[in-house]
Amino acid sequence: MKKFSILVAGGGSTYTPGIVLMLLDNLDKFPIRQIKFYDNDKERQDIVANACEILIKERNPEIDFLATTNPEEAFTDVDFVMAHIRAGKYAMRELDEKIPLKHGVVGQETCGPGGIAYGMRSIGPMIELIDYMEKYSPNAWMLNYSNPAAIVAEATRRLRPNSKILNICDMPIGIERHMATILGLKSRKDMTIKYYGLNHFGWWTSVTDKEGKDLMPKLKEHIAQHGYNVNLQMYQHNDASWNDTFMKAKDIYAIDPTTLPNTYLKYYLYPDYVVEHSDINYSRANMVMDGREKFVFGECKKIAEAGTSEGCELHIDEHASYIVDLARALAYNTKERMLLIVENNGAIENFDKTAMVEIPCLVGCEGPEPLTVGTIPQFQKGLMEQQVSVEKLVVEAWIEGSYTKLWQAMTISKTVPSAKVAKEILDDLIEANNEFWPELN
Ligand SMILES: NC(=O)c1ccc[n+]([C@@H]2O[C@H](COP(=O)([O-])OP(=O)(O)OC[C@H]3O[C@@H](n4cnc5c(N)ncnc54)[C@H](O)[C@@H]3O)[C@@H](O)[C@H]2O)c1
Ligand SMILES: O=P(O)(O)OC[C@H]1O[C@H](O[C@H]2[C@H](O)[C@@H](O)[C@@H](O)O[C@@H]2CO)[C@H](O)[C@@H](O)[C@@H]1O
Ligand SMILES: [Mn+2]
Repeated sequence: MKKFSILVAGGGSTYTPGIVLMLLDNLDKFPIRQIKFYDNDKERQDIVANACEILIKERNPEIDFLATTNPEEAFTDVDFVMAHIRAGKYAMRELDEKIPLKHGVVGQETCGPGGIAYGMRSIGPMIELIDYMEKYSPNAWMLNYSNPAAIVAEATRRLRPNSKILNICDMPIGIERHMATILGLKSRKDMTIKYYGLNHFGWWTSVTDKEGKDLMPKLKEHIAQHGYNVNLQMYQHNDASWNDTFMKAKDIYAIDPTTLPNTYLKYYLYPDYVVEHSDINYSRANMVMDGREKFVFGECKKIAEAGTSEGCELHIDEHASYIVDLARALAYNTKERMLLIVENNGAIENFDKTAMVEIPCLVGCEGPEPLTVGTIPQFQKGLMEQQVSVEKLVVEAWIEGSYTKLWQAMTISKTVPSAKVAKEILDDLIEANNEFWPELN
């Protein structure tokens, strides 16, 4: 059986140790001969790499390991690039959140002005990663979950239309785990779902069991009262901010009780609520730096100092096994049904053919085959047309260096009240992103 060579791009990510442990736990399904890390911040990556080298040696000494900041070393002899970079790191995420909030607007990592700013920073680095992969390992696939995935996907569609990149998000997977718990099922894989939308902007239209029994009524009953809140022991989701997000799904559901919503819609449908419940002095970036980053990096340092992972509290990110499912589908032509961000191309009949939409696909060795969605209702169509215009205008602004297009993108965002406020936020973001954005004229 062929053993694969994996490159983790963004080796210094807080998600890296959990993903490495997950890969090591799935070697029977997905054999690996080499794991490499690539990052453009050596110091940050080394913290994670020094620990992961020990984790790998302890669990499977036959797997070669290398951490590097050299693109040629990193991208040569690779089958899959698992990409989770954060252009500008948490320091810039904090500004993405706090600058809009200063103007009374939603400050969020991937939604509204913050997502636009992050998108403008991410396009160049993501294209660079694709180019390295195509130069040094032209047969490899990139499995990308770097955000903002919607803008990254549109940018790669425009700038590298033939590249072997698949964009995927774990939010629907996370929500489906909650659904399975609500339904008393062992696994989200016991359900068959229909879903459509844009990334961080979509709806479930059907959830059935494997015999085809409709599970929507039971889910609706729960969600109408508790949103997606359940008693679920998940490492990532035991903080107050996530609980609030899952609870708010109750109000998102209320406006269209025919579907079940993605939690991210709260930023677009209840921006006033979100702003009222935000703290400009302590945003989500601060929580993540004080929480996940401190914990993961602290554990990594302990492992490196002790030379052993004994007693370490890092855990397998079982949830991330969707990445193995995707790699396996490509490697072994499994035709697994997965939600991916792909070009619409008629799958949603009454929607822009060129839009990057999040829909079910069958994944095999030639890539994804999107499944037909059909026509969507006016409510969803209207919202999606507005949001997809934001995403397309951001990419056009980046390509053309156009201030006007970026101002238009900001103005169209449902989270922004007027062109005046859009301009004020934009001007502040331009100053803050001086080091990362192309010059705009
Ligand atoms: N698609 C999804 O559903 C999903 C889920 C979780 C996280 N994410 C994304 O994963 C990414 C990582 O998240 P995190 O919180 O662990 O961030 P992080 O800041 O801890 O890690 C990101 C790493 O990327 C590196 N990096 C930045 N620019 C780079 C470049 N040009 N080349 C190489 N490396 C670069 C940084 O130095 C850092 O080590 C983010 O984009 C986040 O939004 C996506
Ligand atoms: O605020 P953060 O950095 O904690 O999370 C932002 C990310 O949120 C989603 O990912 C969730 C995922 O849905 C969940 O199941 C679990 O793995 O935690 C992740 C975050 O910790 C979202 O899909 C990502 O795109 C965001 O980056
Ligand atoms: Mn996501």
